[in-house]
Amino acid sequence: MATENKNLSEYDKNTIPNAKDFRFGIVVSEWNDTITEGLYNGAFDALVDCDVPAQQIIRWNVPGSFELIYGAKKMLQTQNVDAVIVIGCVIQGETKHFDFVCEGVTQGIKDLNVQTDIPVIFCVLTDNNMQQSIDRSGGAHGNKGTEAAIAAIKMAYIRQQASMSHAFNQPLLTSGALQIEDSPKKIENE
Ligand SMILES: Nc1c(NC[C@H](O)[C@H](O)[C@H](O)CO)[nH]c(=O)[nH]c1=O
Ligand SMILES: CC(=O)[C@@H](O)COP(=O)(O)O
Repeated sequence: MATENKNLSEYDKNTIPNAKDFRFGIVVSEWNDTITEGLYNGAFDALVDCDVPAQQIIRWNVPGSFELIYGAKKMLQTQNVDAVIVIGCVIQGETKHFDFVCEGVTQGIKDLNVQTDIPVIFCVLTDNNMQQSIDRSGGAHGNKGTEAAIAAIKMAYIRQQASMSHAFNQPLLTSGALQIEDSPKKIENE
């Protein structure tokens, strides 16, 4: 299993693009809120650690993970953000509802990434039990919120670089490892 006996949440700030001018939205599900609060704290702390001012981080709450789709859509439509992180925790119950919620959220967030220009980062735990969720929200296997924050910074940077390449008709970022150049000036939003 990918995470078993590993903490995947450690990161090297030297490999993270300059994020001080980026703005981030975070939509948080209230279901299993002890877990989602831990994920949010991991994400918020990582963004601030990467020099994102706290006032450039916008938080909205939604009732459950299924509502993350609509919440992220409205965040994208109304807020000036460079990336959105959606945070949820879905835990298997007695019925197949788990399957439908997980699949629905996954497809909905995928659709937002296809249909809009702002990256939406998927930080939704889909666990068999509470212990697995505890382990992944600041426990034995790290914090998926931290990982999501780093992904959000990297995707916001790729979007920024792509918009500059588009503007100046230059080749996009080469494939492979993200190349951290000099801190680029943030393109003022159109
Ligand atoms: N069982 C969990 C849910 N279920 C609620 C749905 O997400 C949704 O709010 C409801 O179906 C109304 O649309 N949500 C979670 O985030 N986690 C769960 O374990
Ligand atoms: C993912 C869910 O909606 C689930 O936790 C609800 O539990 P149950 O399947 O027992 O109704």
